[in-house]
Amino acid sequence: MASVGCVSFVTERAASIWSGRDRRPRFSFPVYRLRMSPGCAISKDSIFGYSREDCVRFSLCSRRQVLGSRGVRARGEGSVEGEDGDRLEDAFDATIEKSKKVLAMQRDLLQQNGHEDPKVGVEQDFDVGAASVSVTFNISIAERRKLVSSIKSSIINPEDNEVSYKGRDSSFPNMDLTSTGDSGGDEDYNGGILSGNYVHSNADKVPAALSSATSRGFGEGEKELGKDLSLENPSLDLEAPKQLKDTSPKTVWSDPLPSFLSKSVETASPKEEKQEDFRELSSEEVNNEAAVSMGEDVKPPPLAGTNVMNIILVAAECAPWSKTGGLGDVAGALPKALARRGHRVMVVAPRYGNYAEAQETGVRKKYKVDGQDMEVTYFQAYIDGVDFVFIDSHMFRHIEKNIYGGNRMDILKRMVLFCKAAIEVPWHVPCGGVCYGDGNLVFIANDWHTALLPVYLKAYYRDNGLMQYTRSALVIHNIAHQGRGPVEDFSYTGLPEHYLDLFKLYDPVGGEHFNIFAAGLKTADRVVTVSHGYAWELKTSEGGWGLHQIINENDWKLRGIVNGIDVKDWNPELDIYLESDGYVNYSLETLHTGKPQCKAALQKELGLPIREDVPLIGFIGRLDHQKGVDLIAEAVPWMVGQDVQLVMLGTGRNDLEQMLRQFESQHHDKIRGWVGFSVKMAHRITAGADILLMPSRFEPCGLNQLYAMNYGTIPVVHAVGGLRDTVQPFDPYNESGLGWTFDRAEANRLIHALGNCLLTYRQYKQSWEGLQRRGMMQDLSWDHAAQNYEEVLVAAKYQW
Ligand SMILES: Nc1ncnc2c1ncn2[C@@H]1O[C@H](COP(=O)(O)OP(=O)(O)O[C@H]2O[C@H](CO)[C@@H](O)[C@H](O)[C@H]2O)[C@@H](O)[C@H]1O
Repeated sequence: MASVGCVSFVTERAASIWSGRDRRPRFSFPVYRLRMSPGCAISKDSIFGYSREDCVRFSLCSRRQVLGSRGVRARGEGSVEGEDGDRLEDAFDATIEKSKKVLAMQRDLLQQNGHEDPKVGVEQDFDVGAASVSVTFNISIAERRKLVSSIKSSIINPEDNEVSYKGRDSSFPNMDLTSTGDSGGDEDYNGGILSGNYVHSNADKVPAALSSATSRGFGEGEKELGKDLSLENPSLDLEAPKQLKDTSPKTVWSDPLPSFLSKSVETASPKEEKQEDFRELSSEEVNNEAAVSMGEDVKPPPLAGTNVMNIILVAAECAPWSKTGGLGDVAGALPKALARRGHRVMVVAPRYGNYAEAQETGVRKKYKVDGQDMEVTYFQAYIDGVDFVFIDSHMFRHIEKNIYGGNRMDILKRMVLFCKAAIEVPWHVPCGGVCYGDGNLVFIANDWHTALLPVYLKAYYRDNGLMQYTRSALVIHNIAHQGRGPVEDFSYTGLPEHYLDLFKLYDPVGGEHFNIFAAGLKTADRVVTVSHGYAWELKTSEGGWGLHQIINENDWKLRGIVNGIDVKDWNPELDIYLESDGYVNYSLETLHTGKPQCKAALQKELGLPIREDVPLIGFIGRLDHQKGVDLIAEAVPWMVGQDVQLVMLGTGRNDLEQMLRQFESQHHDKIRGWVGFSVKMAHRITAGADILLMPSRFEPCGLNQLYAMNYGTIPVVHAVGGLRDTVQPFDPYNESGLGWTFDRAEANRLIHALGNCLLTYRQYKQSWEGLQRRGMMQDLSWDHAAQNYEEVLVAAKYQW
């Protein structure tokens, strides 16, 4: 009888396949490793409470995820459900039967070799794609070879794949969404679909985390996998020793364990743990393995752990290429933070102009919009760990200055095309040579412009058995814009009639109408908005702008996550717009000298009197009702009676633009109204001003107050939405807080708050500096928000 409880090492980690000149991750997945020490070999009964059959079954399942997709790719076919699913199940069962026979043979061998007093301890890694099971057999080398080859042949039986996937009809249902590509990318999406289905059909047998292992298209990926395993990269399995080498005996065991194993590990006796720990770290064998695995491709485990997934953020604008406001900033920065957590991340945006960084991929597709075939091409760039894919069409070209311009129909058609083309990017557009595929994939759609994406995901794909493992989250940056129109607009979506109800909304003012945001909110798997305060406001009749009822009904899937900021772009220490014209980079340490220098440079650039003692007040933003510019206008007569300077930067409503110009001409010694969209001036005002005004009537999050605080500029804000969440009011008694807030969007409240702020600026220098420092010392980066997004995406992933 073989001894039980001979576990030497169990770990869970995530791995990435790295390859290519750019050393980028082609795909990521969790890896499990079970190792059994010599002497105890394989128990007759169980490994960690799991039968040996189960262990091999885990391996086989994972293996099949890879093999299955290879089989599919070879045929350009895909399987969805029903008959093919049954065949696949049959094939799987046959494989399990075979493995049982192998196990029986192995049991015989073990008995023959007198394993109670082993002479030979041979370790065998069952390296099976995402899972690696390492087992020590106390048998002769020849017998072992026979055994291993027998097991391997049972796993890699091409016939199984044949049985599983042959005779499959085209996986693409007959939809109006025609895709007539010429890139040869079709195999990739088939692979992705199949892999997902296979995982699902065995979900009760495969540990949940393992089931997320194959998360990509398998076209070139399969080749990459082979290449990486055998030549260029250390194998998946060989990554583990790197961890071992870097890890103290204690930390080996503090590694997070796969949930399905933790119970069993707890039952292992401390003595055994200690003994096996020591063995792991001291053995020559491990050192050798570690040496092999110390290649440059070995990366530390991702922060996301086993939650690593493929994430595609889809937005109508993305900074720095296109930006009209905060959405562009978020689309440019959040994905990088998600990528830093170890996810494979892509941003999809329209290609409004010629972007130097992005290369044409050669992929062409056609999608129907209003009955016409529209051709799109895809451009791609890989920057800061993120794939940026730009969709090119004559509909998007050269409107970067007017992204949301044109009549209602024009905008609607653009967004229909954009969403249709974006949703298939993971099938067709290889990034670093490998498509993302549709397994383990979550889309993040943003605002009404891309709220059609969750709807298409449901209507075109999931309701037709496609993209079964793809999920979507919809982020509300601003509920005031909803993509509304008459009910007839529904025809432009190209959706079957029975989806119309998703879009229909009754409004006391407009009556029954077509509402894209409404449909997106209903169909998305999760809904996020950009602050806690706004999440609450959205559920009220005042804050929900007619969608509050739908939001209340879907409260269970709504979460508020406060935006972060790009701490590379918006950092006074690194800001490229502070490198010239008398401006200077500064930090917390050089605040005393750097900020006054920026203020002087700003005053000079604006042609205002250069005075250090005068408080310089700034405003940056869209000139519209939301931003409360009219409240500032009401307060201007009071302001000009003070010894202050005011600079306002913005574009928007004609009357408000005109008002800015008028203020400047009337109070030329004190006020500047800069009408236009200038990122450079936005940075310079943020650095040079002492105070930033944000009297927004509503503000889902607001980024300018976050930028301001990071630059030691004090915000004065209407306590609403994200402004209330992020600007803690100054408390002079406790010397705490970050700025001034007022609780109603009224000019006199603004004046009151600003008056207190000016008083502190003039008379309480120390308090002022305290406010500046506290603001600058906050961690405003995206990292925390990205972790919260990850939680939301994981919840979406496991939702059925
Ligand atoms: N004239 C100009 N020139 C140069 N730059 C200008 C500019 N006008 C505005 N900007 C820039 O545009 C961005 C505006 O972002 P905000 O978050 O303040 O508001 P916005 O309403 O666009 O975003 C919406 O989405 C974001 C992101 O979720 C939410 O924070 C916000 O509350 C919500 O209304 C900032 O980067 C700002 O500097």
